Amino acid sequence: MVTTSQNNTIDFDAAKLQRLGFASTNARSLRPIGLAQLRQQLGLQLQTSLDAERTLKLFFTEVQRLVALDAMGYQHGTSDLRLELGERATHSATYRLTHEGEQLGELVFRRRIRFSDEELGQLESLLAALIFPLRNALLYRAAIQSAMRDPLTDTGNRVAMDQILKREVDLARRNLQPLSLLMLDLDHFKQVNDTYGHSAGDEVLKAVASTLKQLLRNVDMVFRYGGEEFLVLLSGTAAESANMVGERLRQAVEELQCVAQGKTIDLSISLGCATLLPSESVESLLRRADEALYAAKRSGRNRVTMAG
Ligand SMILES: Nc1nc2c(ncn2[C@@H]2O[C@H](COP(=O)(O)OP(=O)(O)OP(=O)(O)O)[C@@H](O)[C@H]2O)c(=O)[nH]1
Repeated sequence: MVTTSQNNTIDFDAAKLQRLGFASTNARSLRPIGLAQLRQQLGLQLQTSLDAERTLKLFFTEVQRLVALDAMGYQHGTSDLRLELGERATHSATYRLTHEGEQLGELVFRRRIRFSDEELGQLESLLAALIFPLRNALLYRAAIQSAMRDPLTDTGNRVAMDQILKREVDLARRNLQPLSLLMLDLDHFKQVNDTYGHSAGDEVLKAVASTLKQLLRNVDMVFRYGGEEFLVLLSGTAAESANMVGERLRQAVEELQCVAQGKTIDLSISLGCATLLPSESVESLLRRADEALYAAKRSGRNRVTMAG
């Protein structure tokens, strides 16, 4: 057996679902149904989305037409996916889902009252209808994730940066929360390449990225958007704290011990820090961070400069 959850999706539209005989979940509510019929329906229905989270939510709702549940949990380490639906309860039945040796996660059904053997048999039978849709959704999620990563430094790439930055700016505006950016660039990196070679340069980039990720709370917010240029997105962070974070990153890179050809490479970064202004566009925010970075370079490098 295998388990999985969440993320990006290609969803069939509502009209297609109607044609397949699935009205909205609310409309159908939890009309009781027999095992064979539910399995058949689940088989069709779960294929309508490549979003693992959505697939699991649908599964949780539909299963309850046959077996009462209070909650369902799911986690899949490889794709960093974790989902808790319903309210936690004392009794549980846990299934590790696998298909031909492939780990598809762990799924837990929870309930206030104990599951009978018959119910467990029914749940197991229904899980069989989940495996393939879940596997497809996990593969899709992995493909999307890898298309958004920079393979050298394992940070977000430019595509991810553009998407996430837009989302975070929208969220910050809606929730009236501060948001800051640190745009940073390695100092005299050309010299590192010229002196030690391109592959030593690559190792330096990896080491710097790893240092940034270690020091930041949310590693998903580090992006490599150019050769030796990174962007750190600090949600919920106002200018003063962002400045402090920038300073910490600067110091950490300065203290990095990268050795090539028996010599420690002198490393430093320059940073530009900008905090979102009311009704400011993403482009303007990026431009101000870039200008601050440029000012940091001009005034001697190895420093954090705040945007005007
Ligand atoms: N090793 C390696 N080098 C890269 C990569 N991408 C860009 N570079 C190098 O990064 C260097 C950037 O050089 P410049 O733009 O002149 O900047 P700099 O030498 O860091 O100087 P300042 O930014 O002004 O401090 C160039 O030598 C590029 O070849 C990469 O993926 N790997």
